[in-house]
Amino acid sequence: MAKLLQGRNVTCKRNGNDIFSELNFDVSESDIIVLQGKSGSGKTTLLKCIAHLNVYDGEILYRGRTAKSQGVPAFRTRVFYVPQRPALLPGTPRDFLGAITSFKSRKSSSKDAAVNYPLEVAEAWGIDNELWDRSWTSLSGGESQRIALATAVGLNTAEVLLLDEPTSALDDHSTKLVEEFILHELRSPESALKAIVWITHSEEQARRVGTRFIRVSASGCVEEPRMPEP
Ligand SMILES: Nc1ncnc2c1ncn2[C@@H]1O[C@H](COP(=O)(O)OP(=O)(O)OP(=O)(O)O)[C@@H](O)[C@H]1O
Repeated sequence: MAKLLQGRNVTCKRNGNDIFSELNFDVSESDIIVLQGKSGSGKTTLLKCIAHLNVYDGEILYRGRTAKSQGVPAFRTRVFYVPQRPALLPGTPRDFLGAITSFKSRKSSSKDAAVNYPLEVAEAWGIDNELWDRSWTSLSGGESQRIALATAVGLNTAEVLLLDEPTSALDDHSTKLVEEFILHELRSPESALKAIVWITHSEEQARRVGTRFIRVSASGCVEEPRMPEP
């Protein structure tokens, strides 16, 4: 399978101390890589480095090229980070969607389709259209998580989704709906989506969705064998 992401000697510091150092990893087509590691080990930091939202040393390549060489906004539509707490975003979900599609629309003739599909995906997950016009801060954790995910999936621009505990605020039923939809998208030839890096603290979810398992710690990242059934 083609390599989508390659990380080489990736080191991230905060206040002079390494959060992690010299991480090496690859992400290939069809991978769903579950990132594991104890709380504070740097999983979110690593996703943000991959999305070019954090400064780091070393090299992260998408299809063999750096984010800067592809243009960071274009890179971020292809390697799309979905935060754990979208409530920290300004404005409304519709503002967020508009901002992303205004970039996409320069490349695509079909802005309406780009805007409508995320709404349809969200509706399938129980999100009424009127919620798109409320401020992020007024939405529940589960509503904002589903809207942010539906945007990422429904725009259909991302080849790699970087999901930061994407269902941590959802009940079991909504979690299964979201998981099944995302796995279906990954397998669908019509979808742009080719791989996912997924942070979860749930071993059950890791088993359901993961194809590869990487444990992050201060000293590096280690690929682990498939998780045994309980
Ligand atoms: N902006 C920041 N300034 C200072 N320290 C930070 C900042 N962001 C993250 N850190 C620190 O970096 C370390 C890694 O944080 P990160 O959020 O990446 O961990 P995590 O593995 O995702 O944790 P969790 O499983 O609890 O979500 C933590 O010690 C955290 O306090």
